[in-house]
Amino acid sequence: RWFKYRRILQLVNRIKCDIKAYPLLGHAYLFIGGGDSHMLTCKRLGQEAIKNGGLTNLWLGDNYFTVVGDPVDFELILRSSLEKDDIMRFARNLIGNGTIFAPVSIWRPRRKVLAPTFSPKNLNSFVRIFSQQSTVLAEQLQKEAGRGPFSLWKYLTSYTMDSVCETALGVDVNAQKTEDEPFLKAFEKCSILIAERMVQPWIYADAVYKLLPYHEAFEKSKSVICNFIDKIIKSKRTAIKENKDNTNKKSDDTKTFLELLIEGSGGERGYSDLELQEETLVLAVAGTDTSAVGASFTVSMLARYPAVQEKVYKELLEVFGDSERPVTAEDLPQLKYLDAVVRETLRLYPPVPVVVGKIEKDLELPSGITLVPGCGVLVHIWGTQRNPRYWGDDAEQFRPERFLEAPLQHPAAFMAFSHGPRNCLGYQYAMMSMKTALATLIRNYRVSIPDATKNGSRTELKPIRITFDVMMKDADRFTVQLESRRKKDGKFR
Ligand code: HEM
Repeated sequence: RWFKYRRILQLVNRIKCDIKAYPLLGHAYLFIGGGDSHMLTCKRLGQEAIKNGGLTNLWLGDNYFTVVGDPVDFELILRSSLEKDDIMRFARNLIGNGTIFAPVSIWRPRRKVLAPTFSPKNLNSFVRIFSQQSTVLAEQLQKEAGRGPFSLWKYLTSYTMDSVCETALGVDVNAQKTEDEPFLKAFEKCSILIAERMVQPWIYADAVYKLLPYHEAFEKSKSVICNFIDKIIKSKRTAIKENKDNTNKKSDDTKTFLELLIEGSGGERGYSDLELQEETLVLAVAGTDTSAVGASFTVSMLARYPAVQEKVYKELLEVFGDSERPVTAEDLPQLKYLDAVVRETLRLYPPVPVVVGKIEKDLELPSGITLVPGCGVLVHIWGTQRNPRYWGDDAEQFRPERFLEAPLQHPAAFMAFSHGPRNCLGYQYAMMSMKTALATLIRNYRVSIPDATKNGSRTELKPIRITFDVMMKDADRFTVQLESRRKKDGKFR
């Protein structure tokens, strides 16, 4: 152990970091103060890595991480080091051995079962659900149109929760129409508690954590989530057994992730109820807030850049005319500019700004630095996607056209969905869900930001204040204002 630690210290000495670390605390003091401090520290680490050629150091107590901000390095790292760092055990307290944070020996067979459920055929069949839920979203937003500033966040997080629950479990939890939906609330609570624990090494030990009120709050919320999913799994199993499962079967034979997982893992002799619970929880954890954050930031950007919004609207008119028909799977590939807008937003505001891994055997990077077993790696998605080396001098500018003009400078330069064998399985699902919701929203409403002040012909924009709990979010909860695009006779303006 001492030998291992000595090698880590040798590595630390080879990597530059001008951010002060204190004995026992390391850099953990920088995270005190909640989401805003998490994000400031996250940005600072990204800038420090870029300044130092792509690498810097991070200590959380005596846990060491190499921070990586260059795609050349992390392509290599994400290809060869598949294990998650121990810090992810706090997320495993909720989702057990579910695919996303499981040890490699469990992750490998689970990914094999989960990956085929995201086939193009299944994804295309889900668009009908995204479309129905987007219509509910547009209806719900009617009460905000023309009424001044409001937070978009609760609308989009309820949209993604309804969509994920319906595609994963076959139930409409109706979060969009229910105030304080208990599943959604419990879910949010658990996520925040997990994120807080990760950056506070003084509450890592279970013996300490159990004495704190957070533990009870976590367990309470966890049981709300697990009981809810468990009930659905049991009734689905019974229905399959009795072969009278017509209730959740959609007219066009859409199969839910739960049904696909039962089938794909071997039916009766396949996954246990616990395994099914873990895998469906993964979909909720990985798929709800991520897409809601991505879609909300995209709406914020459309509000801030009216010319981009009008270009998106023009594209929508080309595809839909002024009809009110719902979005279909065939429409989505035609929305190329909207696609570029979403990608450009995810480049500047990746919902998951960092991912964490663990080095298991010596790994020499092109710079000659060798990462050593036992060290954690913090792959800095935020920093990488703003690295001028790969995005040019206008890396900080919002310019969707860059995704239509030229191929990426490096295949991993855009990595909002991570990269390599453990990348996001829901990449296409998320793009389709977000594009369906955004297309529906922009067809119906013109969106603007409340505090834009006109300075001659220029609109002055207040910078977005970012916070980071489990996801990266707008600290002002995506405040925008809407104006209906329809005239009184129902026709579009
Ligand atoms: C904008 C939306 C999304 C973003 C930005 C995103 C991003 C990511 C990232 C960065 C990872 C890697 C996490 C890590 O290694 O710690 C990941 C993994 C994953 N995501 Fe997504 N995700 C999104 C939406 C979704 C959706 C909608 C689903 C499913 C419905 C999903 C399912 C998964 C799964 C299953 C994994 C684990 C893959 C594995 O470990 O093999 N994601 N996602």
